[in-house]
Amino acid sequence: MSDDTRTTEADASAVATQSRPRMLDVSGLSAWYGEARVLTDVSIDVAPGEVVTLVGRNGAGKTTLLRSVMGLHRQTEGTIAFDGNDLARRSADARARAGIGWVPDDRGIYSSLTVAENLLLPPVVHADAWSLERVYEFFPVLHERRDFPGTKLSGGEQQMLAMARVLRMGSRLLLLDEPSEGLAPVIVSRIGEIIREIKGQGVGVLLVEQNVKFASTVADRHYLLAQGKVVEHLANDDFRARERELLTYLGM
Ligand SMILES: Nc1ncnc2c1ncn2[C@@H]1O[C@H](COP(=O)(O)OP(=O)(O)OP(=O)(O)O)[C@@H](O)[C@H]1O
Repeated sequence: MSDDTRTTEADASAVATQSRPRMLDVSGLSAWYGEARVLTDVSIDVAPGEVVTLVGRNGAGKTTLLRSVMGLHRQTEGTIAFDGNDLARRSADARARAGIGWVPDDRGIYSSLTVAENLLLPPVVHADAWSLERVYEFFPVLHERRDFPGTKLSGGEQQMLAMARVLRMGSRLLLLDEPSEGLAPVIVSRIGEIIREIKGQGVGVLLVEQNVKFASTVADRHYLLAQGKVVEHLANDDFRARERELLTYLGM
């Protein structure tokens, strides 16, 4: 795909944006590491109960975008609105209290603590917090493993615990960094089911995903990033129709 082709296709396949109710609305976001600009004028949005992916080659800027939304990367310009309030200059803590939840790629589980302790340690930061009972009902395996230390959990169980933890804190938008990474196909498929179920609860999900096949099973829309810019915005049907081309583009 040349840049020109991409621009034309982006226009042709652009997803109508006017009518969507927006929970997250990022507009004109640029980001730097020192002098190096790694995001340029990025605009994306996520609605409640919607799953949106950021897809792109290594180094395209996906993780930096996710970290910028959470406030973990602060050398930015532009607007990061959540529920209509611009949080771009607010701390990560303030963004968590607003309802944004960070699920890192290493899952961030405290290995010496039990599942229940991992769930209970972070403070409830928002009125929409899930009760422990609701978490256990939604993730039965975490109930079964509630007294197990983090070290005894499989990768898939750790991923579930990481998602459950931010839901219990009260997050209404989950930022997931490569949830399928390092997991066996059967577990990836279970994580996909859970993401779809979370979406059914009205939670928004913005996920960084290298696994195009997995992304197409969970997402409503996709933003393709290249060199820090959004070069395509695709509805999932278009994304699926172009899966082979996208895999080639991503070098997979
Ligand atoms: N801490 C840092 N300091 C300087 N440059 C960085 C830092 N982190 C990332 N970068 C650079 O910023 C650019 C975007 O990186 P980022 O990790 O956001 O990309 P990515 O699309 O998530 O790729 P990957 O999947 O490889 O993590 C890359 O050129 C990367 O080298």
